[in-house]
Amino acid sequence: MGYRFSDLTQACHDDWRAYIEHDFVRQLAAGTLADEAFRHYLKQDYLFLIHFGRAYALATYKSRDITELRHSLEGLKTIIDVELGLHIDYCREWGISEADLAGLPEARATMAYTRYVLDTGNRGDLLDMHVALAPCLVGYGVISQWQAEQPFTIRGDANPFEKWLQMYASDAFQAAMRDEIAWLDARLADITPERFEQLTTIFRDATRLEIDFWQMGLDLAD
Ligand SMILES: Cc1ncc(C[n+]2csc(CCO)c2C)c(N)n1
Repeated sequence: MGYRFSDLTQACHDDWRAYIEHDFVRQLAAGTLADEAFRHYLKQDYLFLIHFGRAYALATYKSRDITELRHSLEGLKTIIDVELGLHIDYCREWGISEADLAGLPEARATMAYTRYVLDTGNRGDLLDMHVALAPCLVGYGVISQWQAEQPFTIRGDANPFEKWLQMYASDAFQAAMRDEIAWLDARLADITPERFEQLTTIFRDATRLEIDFWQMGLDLAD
């Protein structure tokens, strides 16, 4: 008893490191990622964000009190009203039009990951759902911190992916990540070892699906 978020990453240590330190992440930081790989990732990430919005809608539905309801609704509104718009603008900077995005075929890695999260939420409760979303919400913040420590990382105009790096290094994003860890820590504090095992499986599955998402970008996989 008395678990916390870091127990989840420790329980899946190898998968977690493979996600955080993936070649895609390294090449973004070094500025060496192929433009086509980044464009493929951006396009699929648009579809990912749409399903991510649905996941927040499901979390809203699964909320048990007004505090949870407000929290989930806030996330839903941010993703739909703010983040999707920012993503569309960013895609345009990379030569991807809204029409391109509208007609996009969904890659299998996108389908697998997003539907896994939604199924986990449908089957389980709000904690299952947050654990399924943690590799996304917390992982990108940890990735940003890891990139900042690597000698090969290039920041500023010399890196074509500077804007992407900036987004996840920002104080606002890092603070949102800390809030999510605090939310999880509070709820993991009083679960049983059996429940922790269940949640570890969900966290590991979602982490492996994030690895596949990076790999899909590198391989231009459909
Ligand atoms: C495959 C994939 N995984 C995680 C993220 C990061 N992300 C997406 S929505 C969101 C929360 C609101 O900022 C975060 C951190 C991504 N973009 N694509």
